[in-house]
Amino acid sequence: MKKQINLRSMAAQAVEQVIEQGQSLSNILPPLQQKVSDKDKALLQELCFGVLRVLPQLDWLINKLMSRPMTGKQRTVHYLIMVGFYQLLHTRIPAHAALAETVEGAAVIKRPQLKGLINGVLRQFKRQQEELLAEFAQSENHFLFPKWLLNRVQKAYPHQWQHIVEASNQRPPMWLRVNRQHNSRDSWLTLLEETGLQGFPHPDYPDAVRLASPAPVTALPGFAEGWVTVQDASAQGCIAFLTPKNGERILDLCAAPGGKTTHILEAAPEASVLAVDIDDQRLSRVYDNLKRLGMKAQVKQGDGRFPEQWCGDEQFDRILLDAPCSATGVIRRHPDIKWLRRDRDIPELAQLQSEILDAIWPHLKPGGTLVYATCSILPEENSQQVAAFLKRTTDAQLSETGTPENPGLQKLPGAEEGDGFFYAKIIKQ
Ligand SMILES: C[S@@+](CC[C@H](N)C(=O)[O-])C[C@H]1O[C@@H](n2cnc3c(N)ncnc32)[C@H](O)[C@@H]1O
Repeated sequence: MKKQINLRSMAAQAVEQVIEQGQSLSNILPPLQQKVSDKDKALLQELCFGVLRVLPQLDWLINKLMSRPMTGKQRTVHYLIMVGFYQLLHTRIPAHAALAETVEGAAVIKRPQLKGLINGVLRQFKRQQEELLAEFAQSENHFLFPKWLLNRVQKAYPHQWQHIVEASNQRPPMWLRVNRQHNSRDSWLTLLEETGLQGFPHPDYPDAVRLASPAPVTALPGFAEGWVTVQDASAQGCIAFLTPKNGERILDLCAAPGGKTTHILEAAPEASVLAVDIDDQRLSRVYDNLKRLGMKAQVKQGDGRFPEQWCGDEQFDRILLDAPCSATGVIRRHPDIKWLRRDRDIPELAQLQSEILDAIWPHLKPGGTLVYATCSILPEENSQQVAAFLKRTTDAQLSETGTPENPGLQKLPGAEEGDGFFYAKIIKQ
């Protein structure tokens, strides 16, 4: 018998794995999407991302409308009800279809006895929707952020925190990077327009284009041929500071999946690039990206804290260190980050970043450039990290990006802008 597909129960199980088992949505979702049609892929993604984006609201509603929490083997139904609320509140799916499909989801996960309960809770919500939402708007959860992270963002940005939180809870724009080895950005934009899509150039980053609304990559002119790559505008800023040149030896450390490795090679096709990452599985995506773009780089698995193990005593002209970080600048792209990260991760990550910085510094040639980058918005990983490094490293000099007391350039997420990102450019004397 053919296995029944029900997108609502699939989404509920995926969200359950994120919340209860600490798994990342980017690992869980792709294999699930392989099981459904192209049209359903987008809806499955919308349900999973959406529920995680507004999770505290959905949790709050369940607590209001149910006398006992669902535990043990019934726990998936808790998430299924969330998927139901999400559709009624945040999508244009007609209420009758949302209800019917969600209730049917209970049968698919072998809890048919709970169909009546799900139906009852969702219908009660519909009846009391306005009062409930008004009450939620007054609750302390309405920022849709975990308390520890809200505290950190409020402390770091006393005047901007509300804007940051709002931007982080929005759907992100789709940014592309035009490979100017193939087309100028303007001529690619003309090709894009001919397909009926619209894009806007970034004012500062010469390769970056924002699509008026997200589109499948297959609709983009020359995607398979490597004319264009999906990459956030702020991530593209790294190469503006690294300024790679042909003939140079360049280390891209913490390189997977290779978004910046390929950008380096677009800017300097004759550079000799070594891309290193600790994670073998993620490294396989570096090979995929190089292949699609028809580029060559040396790729190695290695730990940034122990460079002698993978590059001996080699020194590089330029080093890009796109450090492992809290990813708090890209929450709008990865809403699961809000629920996967813990407060205690921040000092642990800061420690790892400083160990990698100290270990890699001797591998930069005198006169060479190191760009330290993160997709974090937290000062502990960014300005404070670099300030401490500059203080203890006598031959390191900050360039272009800030002052030694407040080093780096901090980008915050914005509706029509790039993600939250940090760069510091450091020259070796
Ligand atoms: C922000 S991501 C890199 C994104 C990549 N630069 C790009 O543009 O596509 C950080 C990477 O650091 C890697 N990483 C974490 N700890 C590491 C370590 N100790 N040494 C080397 N890489 C590490 C992770 O596997 C992850 O791929």
